[in-house]
Amino acid sequence: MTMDMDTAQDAAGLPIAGGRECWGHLRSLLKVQWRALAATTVLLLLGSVAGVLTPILLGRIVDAVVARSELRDVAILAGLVTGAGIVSALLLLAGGRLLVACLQRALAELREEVFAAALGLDQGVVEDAGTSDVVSRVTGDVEAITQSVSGVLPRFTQAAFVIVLTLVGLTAIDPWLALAALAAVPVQLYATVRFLRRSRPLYRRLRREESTRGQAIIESVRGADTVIAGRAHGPRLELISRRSLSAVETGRQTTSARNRFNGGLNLGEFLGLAAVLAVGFWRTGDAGLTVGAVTAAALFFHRLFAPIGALLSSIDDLQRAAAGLGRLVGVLLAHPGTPVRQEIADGGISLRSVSYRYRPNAADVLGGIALDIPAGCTTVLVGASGSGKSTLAQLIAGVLTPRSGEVLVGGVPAAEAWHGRRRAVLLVTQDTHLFAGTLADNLRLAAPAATDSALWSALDEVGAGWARELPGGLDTVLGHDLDDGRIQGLALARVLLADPAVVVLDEATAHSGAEGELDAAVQAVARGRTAVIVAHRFAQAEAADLVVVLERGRIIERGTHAELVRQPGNAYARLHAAANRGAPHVDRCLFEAQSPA
Ligand SMILES: Nc1ncnc2c1ncn2[C@@H]1O[C@H](COP(=O)(O)OP(=O)(O)OP(=O)(O)O)[C@@H](O)[C@H]1O
Repeated sequence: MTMDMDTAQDAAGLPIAGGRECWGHLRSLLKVQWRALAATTVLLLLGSVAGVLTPILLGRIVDAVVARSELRDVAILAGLVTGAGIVSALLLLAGGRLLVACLQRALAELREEVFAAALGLDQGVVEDAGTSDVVSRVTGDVEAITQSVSGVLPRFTQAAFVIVLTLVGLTAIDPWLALAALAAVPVQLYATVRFLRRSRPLYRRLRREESTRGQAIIESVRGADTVIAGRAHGPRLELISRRSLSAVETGRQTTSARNRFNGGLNLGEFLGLAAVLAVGFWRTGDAGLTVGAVTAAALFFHRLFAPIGALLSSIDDLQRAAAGLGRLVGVLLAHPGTPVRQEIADGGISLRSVSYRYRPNAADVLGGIALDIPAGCTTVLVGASGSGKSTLAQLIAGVLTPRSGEVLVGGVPAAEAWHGRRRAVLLVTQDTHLFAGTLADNLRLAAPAATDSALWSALDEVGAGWARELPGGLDTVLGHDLDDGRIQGLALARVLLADPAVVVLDEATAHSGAEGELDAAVQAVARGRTAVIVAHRFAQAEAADLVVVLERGRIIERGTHAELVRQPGNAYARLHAAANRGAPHVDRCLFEAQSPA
């Protein structure tokens, strides 16, 4: 398999594993199946040997006919040809099937590893790479490898066996004929090397362009509201069409390279067969080779056509699969490894000199954050839009990894914090997903073993009275007519069922409609655990143990609501005073409030 790709990093993407890393990974996946692989080798070898007998026996038939032997002898030879053909086909089939099974098992394991790694990637890494890069790796690249594994690779291996044994057979008949057959080699070699040199960067470029085109489409769909509001259809369509056109152009160049390659292979075959026939004509006269032997040699050469063609044209698919494999193993390289799980001491949170930026060369969106939240406390984060509340919430949840400093939960890094058999921190955002299935399915995501009564009591605690009115109760299949506020209610009920030591709510009640509708639910969720809440309303801040005010990525004030409003000069107190005066933009939506003047 051609895997001598350079270890590389896509223009702005996840790493691409080099040949050595890919081989190393493949070897470790295949090593466990060495018995099956050994059996495959034996079957393919025996199948190829049986196959080599066919031209030899056909040559004998020609000699028997030339020598006017008895019909019975010819019939026996014909019977043997048929037998050898059948045995060869069966053995090659069995060997091929066994090989496919081994490879598919290895691929299934690789796929699982890659999916797990992709899910465990730091969100910052995914952002840097572009969501589409990750998606195209776990879809398009997996697809390319799957196709190779079930079709091309077994064909390639069978062809390699047949070619080697046919060449041995050809040399055994007459080395001059074998030499003549080699006339095909320079032409085919030239065509292959030229193709490999051209196609490798083309394939890589194609995958990258397909991925950036996908990214443009995903972003346009995700940001459809903004596109519509900003009347940006034209530029978005123009971007998508530009990227599509460059992917199509690269696809066209790839196809034309492949066509030239196939032409080179055909020319080589023609030259080789012509040389074998010419040398055969010469050797039947002088060297006493029989017509049957030359016929066998010509058939041997002819037999090479299909496997050589299969082998060389498989290189095309194998290249694509190798490029895909490099990108898949690259996901494993991007993943810091199997996440470490450390049991937390308690639900206390401690941030030390934490800074974060979304892209390596961008400015810090959070800097110098030092914060201690004792276990069991409810803390609200407030600040103007863009001040860094969500980023801080995600750092505490371990979804983002700080660029510097540390975020500890219960004394261990947030991403590694476990409480019993679960993650210690659970993050709920406003983008809560409703999973296809019943109400019970949606709740048991958090606690698969929860009883029906546990589900009902979680629903009651978050005030989801509407659930009691559902016609099918817990077995009601939820549809997309469920409003966002109810979906958020379900997310809060899931927190109660999962019972984490720490809960982080990032605008988790943003869709709750009437003011304060889910406040009681939030209080229920925060009770008995450490809670960090990106606050919407002063009511939430008033009920909290600690209020942390952020401005442009820094903590500017902290204290209880009562303490903060007592200091008239500070930002929080001014905001509160404005709310009490009934300023329209304050209080109703604290988290959206403009930076305090
Ligand atoms: N995925 C991202 N990629 C790049 N920059 C980001 C990303 N998410 C947030 N930012 C930037 O980081 C800064 C802090 O954003 P963050 O969402 O944490 O603020 P916030 O206080 O939660 O704002 P809001 O209340 O509007 O959600 C902002 O300047 C924002 O533009």
